[in-house]
Amino acid sequence: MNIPQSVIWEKGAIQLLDQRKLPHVTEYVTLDTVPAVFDAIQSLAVRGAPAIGIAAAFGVALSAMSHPTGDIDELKEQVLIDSGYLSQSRPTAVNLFWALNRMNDAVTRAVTADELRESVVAEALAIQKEDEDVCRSIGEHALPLFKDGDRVMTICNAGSIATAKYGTALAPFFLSKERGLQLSVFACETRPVFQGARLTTWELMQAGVDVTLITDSMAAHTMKTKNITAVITGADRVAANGDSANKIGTFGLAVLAKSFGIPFYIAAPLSTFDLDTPNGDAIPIEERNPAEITEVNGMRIAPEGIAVFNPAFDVAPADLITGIITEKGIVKPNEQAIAKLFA
Ligand SMILES: CSC[C@H]1O[C@H](OP(=O)(O)O)[C@H](O)[C@@H]1O
Repeated sequence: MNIPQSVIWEKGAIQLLDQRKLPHVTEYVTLDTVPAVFDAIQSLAVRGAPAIGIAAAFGVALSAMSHPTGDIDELKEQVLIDSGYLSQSRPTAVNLFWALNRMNDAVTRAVTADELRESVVAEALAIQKEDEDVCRSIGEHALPLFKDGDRVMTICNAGSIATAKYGTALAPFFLSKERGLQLSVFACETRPVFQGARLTTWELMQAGVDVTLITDSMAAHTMKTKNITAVITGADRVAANGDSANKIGTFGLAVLAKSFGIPFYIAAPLSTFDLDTPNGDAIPIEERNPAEITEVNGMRIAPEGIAVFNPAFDVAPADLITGIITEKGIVKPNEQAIAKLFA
């Protein structure tokens, strides 16, 4: 089974699958500078909370290799400045800050310049390998939620290319093929940049998973007429009380799932939880370029001068979430249960 990876560390540089060009062009580009990593994250060449964190982590490794000084204090200062720059690339996915904090700790612990350069590469590779193991574990915990013939809706792309490998929300579907379980996925196209239409369909079709594409506006009618048995999505930040930020449109699916009496699951690694964010109202919601809405493939579809509101995320409140699937198991979306994950 072909399960693609979007971020590969090779010969001291990042080989990045440019997700903006999928599904028609499968192109890996080489990133070997911090600004190139920043631009790749901000432009969604690399996207998906864990993948953003992994790319930024390798960005810190590139920083350490780009400053030739042998003075450890000077090198630490320069690399931490670059890390701070990378932290400004996107505001919502907490994995970016979680990964950079881990990298900053590795920088701070280093005693010599050579040790710093070695340790940041090792730490970034460790973050990537851990995420791959975590995502497979999320898939293992998610799979028993589904039975043969189930029809599951998802939005955006929380697949292998949004993580180190396997994905979060899509992980059970990849594993279902290995286990002979027949699941059908209904993928919302995910306006405005079509992560569902371009990426989720591409990943699942390559893996031989049954997938049907719908527009976001078809979600309610599809739940009503296609016997959807569950909804599963990824997350970009889970607040301490279980409120979960994810791609715009997720909140609406949670409301619809409640209305239709079907379970709504969030799949997220512990690296996506942020105990310092008390609830969903405190999660920063990225607003992106209006052109993402007024243009499709560079062709303008809305009148010049139209006002645009383009929030990239919304928040599913904890009371609409059936369970949050993590590498440690499925947790109820409440403060006590979440706190136990980190105890
Ligand atoms: C496995 S995290 C995937 C998560 O990230 C996506 O956002 P974006 O495409 O803007 O990076 C989306 O919210 C997915 O659910």
